[in-house]
Amino acid sequence: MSEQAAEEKTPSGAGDGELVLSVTELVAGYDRIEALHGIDIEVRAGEAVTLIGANGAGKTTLLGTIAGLLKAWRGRIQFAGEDVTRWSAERRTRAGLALVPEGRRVFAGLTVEENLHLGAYSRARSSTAEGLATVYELFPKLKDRRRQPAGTMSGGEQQMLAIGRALMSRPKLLLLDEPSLGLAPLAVREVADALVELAGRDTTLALVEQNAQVAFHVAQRGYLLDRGRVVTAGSVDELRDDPRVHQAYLGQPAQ
Ligand SMILES: Nc1ncnc2c1ncn2[C@@H]1O[C@H](COP(=O)(O)OP(=O)(O)OP(=O)(O)O)[C@@H](O)[C@H]1O
Repeated sequence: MSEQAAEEKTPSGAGDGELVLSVTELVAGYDRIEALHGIDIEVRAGEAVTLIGANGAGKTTLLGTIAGLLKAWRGRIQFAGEDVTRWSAERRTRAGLALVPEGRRVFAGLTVEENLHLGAYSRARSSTAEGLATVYELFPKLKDRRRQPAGTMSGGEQQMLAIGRALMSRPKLLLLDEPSLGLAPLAVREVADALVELAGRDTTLALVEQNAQVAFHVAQRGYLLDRGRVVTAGSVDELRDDPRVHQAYLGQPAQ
C-alpha cells in the first residue's frame, strides 16, 4: 500500500490536511431549549464532510452555531487556528467561514452578476474579477445569465448562484445547508455535480443534507447526528452500510 493510501485509511477516516474546523463539546439551542448536547466534529483542509441525520437532529442548529448566527452555550469552536467561539458571524465570515443557508436566499431583483458582487464585499477589485472568473468557470450557466434578474432563474440556478456568491469571498470553509432541498430531480443532480466538482478543486466543505444520495455523492466522510448528538462518524462507505443511517432515513433509500 502506498504511503498516501495508508494515510487515507486512518481510523477516524479524516484526511491528513491541516485542521480547518474543530468543534469541541458544543452545546447550543434556542431560548431554554437545548438542541445540541455536546458535539465534537472536525474538518481538515481539502475535505468534503457531510452532516446527516433525521429531521430535528440538529444539523441546521450546528451549522448556525458554527457560523455564529446562534450562540454557543458551552464548548469551543476553533477555525483556522483561532478560537472563534465568541466571534460575531461577520467576523467569522471575514476570517473565511462562509455559510450558504437553507432556502437559496438570492436578491431576486438584482442580476446574477450583481448578486455575485455582493458576495465579494470584502475583496479588492482585482480579486473580484478573479472570483467571478472562477465562479463562471464552475457554473457556466451563471455566466450565460449574468445580466438576468436572479428571481427569474430556476431553483437549481438560484442555488448555484447562492453557492457562487459564497465562493466570491474565497472561503477557507464553505458550510452548505440542504442545497438540494425543494429542487426538481434534474436540478438536484446539477447541484450535486457542481459540489463534486467544487470538492475536487480542494474546496473544504461541510454539507448538511436530508438527501443521503447527494450527501454520499459529494462527501468523503461524515457524521450522523441524532437528537443533538453525534452517534457515529466514518467514511461515506461505512455510513452507507450503517443500519443507524438507514433508520434515520427511513422511507428514503440511503444509496
Ligand atoms: N427557531 C427554533 N426555536 C426553537 N427550537 C428550534 C428552532 N429551530 C430548531 N429548533 C429545534 O432544535 C432541534 C434541532 O433542529 P434543527 O433544525 O437543527 O434540525 P435539523 O437536523 O436541521 O432538521 P431539519 O432537517 O428538519 O432542518 C429540533 O428539536 C428543533 O425543534
